[in-house]
Amino acid sequence: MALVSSINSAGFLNPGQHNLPLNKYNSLYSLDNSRFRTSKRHTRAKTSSLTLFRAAIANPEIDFSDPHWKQNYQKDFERRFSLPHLRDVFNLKPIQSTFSLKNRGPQFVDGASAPQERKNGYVNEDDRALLKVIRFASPTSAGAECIDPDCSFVEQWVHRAGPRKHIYFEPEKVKAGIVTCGGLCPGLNDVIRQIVLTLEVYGVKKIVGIPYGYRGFFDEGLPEVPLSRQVVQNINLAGGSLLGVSRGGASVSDIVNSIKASGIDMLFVLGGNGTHAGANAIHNECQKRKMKVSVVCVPKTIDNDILLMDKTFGFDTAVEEAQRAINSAYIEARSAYHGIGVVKLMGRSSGFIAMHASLSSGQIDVCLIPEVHFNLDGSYGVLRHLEHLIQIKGYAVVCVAEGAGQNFLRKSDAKDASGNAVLGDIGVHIQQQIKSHFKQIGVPADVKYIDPTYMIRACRANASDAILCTVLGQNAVHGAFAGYSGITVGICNTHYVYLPIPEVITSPRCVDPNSRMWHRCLTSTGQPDFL
Ligand SMILES: Nc1ncnc2c1ncn2[C@@H]1O[C@H](COP(=O)(O)OP(=O)(O)OP(=O)(O)O)[C@@H](O)[C@H]1O
Ligand SMILES: O=P(O)(O)OC[C@H]1O[C@](O)(CO)[C@@H](O)[C@@H]1O
Ligand SMILES: [Mg+2]
Repeated sequence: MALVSSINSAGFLNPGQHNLPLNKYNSLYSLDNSRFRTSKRHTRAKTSSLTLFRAAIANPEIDFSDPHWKQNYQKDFERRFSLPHLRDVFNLKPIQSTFSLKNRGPQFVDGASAPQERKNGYVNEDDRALLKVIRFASPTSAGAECIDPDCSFVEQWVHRAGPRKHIYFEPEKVKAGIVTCGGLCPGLNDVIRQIVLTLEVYGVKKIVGIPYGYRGFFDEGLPEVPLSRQVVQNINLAGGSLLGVSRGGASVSDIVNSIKASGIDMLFVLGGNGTHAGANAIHNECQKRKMKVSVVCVPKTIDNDILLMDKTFGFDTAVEEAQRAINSAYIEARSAYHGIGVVKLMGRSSGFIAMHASLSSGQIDVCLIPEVHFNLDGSYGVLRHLEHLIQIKGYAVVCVAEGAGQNFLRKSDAKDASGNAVLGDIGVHIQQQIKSHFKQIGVPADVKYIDPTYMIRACRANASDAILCTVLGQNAVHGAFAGYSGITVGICNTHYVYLPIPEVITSPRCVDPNSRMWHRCLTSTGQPDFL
């Protein structure tokens, strides 16, 4: 099976084609004249934010007059978020974990009765974290995500990540593999490093890196890279990936053949939505072939577009670096007569980097993201607004996410090696439009365009991302030893959790135009709605 054949136009897993049931509970409901109606899933909200709210339900058959609908919903949620385990396929006996912290902390003072295991910092298999923490009183409340018309609060629990008391692998027999796929992202090396260090703490001796993404599994000329504490000790000091990355071109069957031939029984996969879809397919194929392999992902997306997570590693660093580009655009614009700076930032489907960089820099007058429709021309368009800004303050700075305004560009069927649509360059387009507009109205304008994409992606992780990478990398190893497979690790409401892969890749996570954060961004830039 060609891996690339099954992604949708947004580059995300098409559940139908992957035998992954479409989420029963994941479409958009809109409130229209006080009546609910279902609409197809939208990732671009173009409707007035006050008349829209997001509901977690796709199943119009849910009968809210049924007094048990909540319990039924919760039961179904629990089923969807239960973690696939090697026990589902194999008859396995757990063993006592070799991961122990007992000699590292101060002794307990609460008496001899303090249970020994408290000192090991284990997480109980039944520990859960709450996925949603706001009780919205009304569907029109900013950012409301409602399940039913009353916007009832329904507890949704997900599995807490961390080391378990019992494990399902004998560390000295384990061969662990690590692979990094997709594009670069700050923090890849930090995650690789933490995975290796944690594996060694458990007692694993055989650890290898798979070079250049999934390609390393089938390209004969790419041997495994032996990894150890010594090899990875300082790799976090540099950006990129020690192992290299790649897009496209593998078959699940070839990959699983290679895993079998190599004797890998724990596979750690670092990548975005495409990589996760691949990892899930690998997990399914291993189960089908009755191979005891634990496949655990660590989400890597600089765009921050993985569902359910507070953020993904690399995002913070990207925002910080993006500010430098914005600052340069600002200085150029501020120093020129009628200067206009345009900065294009990453974000194919989601405008998180553009929104956060605009907010944090405080230097942006216009922020354009894929989720929010805008006009360039016309009385309320971006160009007219820039005219106004030049008039009142003499300069302006625009920040645009790469996936924004694709409707203005000529459509192409071009795809990258992984099957992701190749986007038109909205940054260049906006730059040209500004130039020709000001020429047309006879007002001088000095336009400077900056695209810092690859400068940002190649950076090393900042402090907050380095910590996130550390926690995620360590938890990935704990998850594999706990016997889970087909899972990913993430941070939800500041707590670290394990999630089944399919649940996080059914669509890209997008900026909610009705969220407080987008409203804050609009307040900060002072931009109108351009419609
Ligand atoms: N639906 C899919 N099923 C199986 N494998 C896939 C799928 N989509 C992509 N892949 C494989 O996953 C790898 C990475 O995919 P892709 O290039 O889309 O990057 P990504 O993981 O989405 O990360 P990024 O955020 O950098 O785009 C590629 O080798 C690709 O062939
Ligand atoms: O040039 P590459 O490596 O294909 O990656 C470009 C893409 O990767 C990302 O940086 C991350 O997904 C996107 O924002 C961008 O479109
Ligand atoms: Mg992708």
